[in-house]
Amino acid sequence: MRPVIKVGVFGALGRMGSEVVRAVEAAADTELVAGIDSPDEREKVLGSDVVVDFTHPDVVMDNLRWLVDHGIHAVVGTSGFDEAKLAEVRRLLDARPGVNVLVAPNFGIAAVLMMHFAAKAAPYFESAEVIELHHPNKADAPSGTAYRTAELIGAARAEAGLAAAPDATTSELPGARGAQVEGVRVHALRITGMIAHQEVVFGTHGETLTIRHDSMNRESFMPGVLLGVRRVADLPDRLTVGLESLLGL
Ligand SMILES: NC(=O)c1ccc[n+]([C@@H]2O[C@H](COP(=O)([O-])OP(=O)(O)OC[C@H]3O[C@@H](n4cnc5c(N)ncnc54)[C@H](O)[C@@H]3O)[C@@H](O)[C@H]2O)c1
Ligand SMILES: O=C(O)C1=N[C@H](C(=O)O)CCC1
Repeated sequence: MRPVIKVGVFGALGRMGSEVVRAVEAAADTELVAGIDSPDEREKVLGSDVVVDFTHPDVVMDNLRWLVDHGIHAVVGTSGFDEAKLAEVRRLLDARPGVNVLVAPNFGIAAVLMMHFAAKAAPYFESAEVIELHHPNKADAPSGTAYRTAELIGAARAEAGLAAAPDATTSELPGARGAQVEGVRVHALRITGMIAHQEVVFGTHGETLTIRHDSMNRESFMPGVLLGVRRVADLPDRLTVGLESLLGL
């Protein structure tokens, strides 16, 4: 039998962190060392095998630096990871052998499938745009999931040699056509009553395809978070981005 995994939680009083605390306490193979909600309390998670971070894009790098320095594996759900931030994580890990980091833009299994299917569909359509819809308390836009989806679609389009998506717009109220990520338009909606949702809309001549994902509650992210907690120490790469490889995709 595998030993119980000792887990710390950063952001423990937040919407996601509080759900993670519940999930870690409920699982038979994990044990909560401490849940903290301020960097001043970090020492409380010493002794953890893994720390789960759901905090804020502005503080997550500082948290990661501390975790890597202290030899603790990290499972990161906090959004805002572009290539520059990921490169910084790789540099941190190079200096500290034996620590692994998993950064997942979305821990929802269905959300991971949505991103995977979107990347598969991308080469077959002239047009592709992403619409993400979230609760209005979200700090960042576009969502990490939308950013990652657009990156995947952009890469698949480039590999397939597709030209830029057709768009005759010459007069535009700033923002009306969304932000561009790797040449893919991304639109962010903030709507009371919603949690986390995304549509990827593809179009070609005479046919469109819409792939939609909905997280109806924050419990939906927990199977993915626990999968990350269970696997992070044994992942083949020091930095893993996304749950795809853990799901065999
Ligand atoms: N990857 C995913 O599946 C997924 C799912 C939902 C949310 N998120 C992301 O997770 C992050 C948190 O979302 P949320 O809705 O829970 O936010 P939230 O504001 O409800 O919670 C964040 C908590 O972190 C605390 N905090 C801030 N700085 C801290 C620090 N340095 N150390 C410890 N705690 C600190 C805050 O006090 C707050 O309680 C966001 O970036 C969000 O986009 C990711
Ligand atoms: O509620 C949030 O905030 C979410 N953030 C992640 C993102 O930015 O993609 C995942 C979905 C929920």
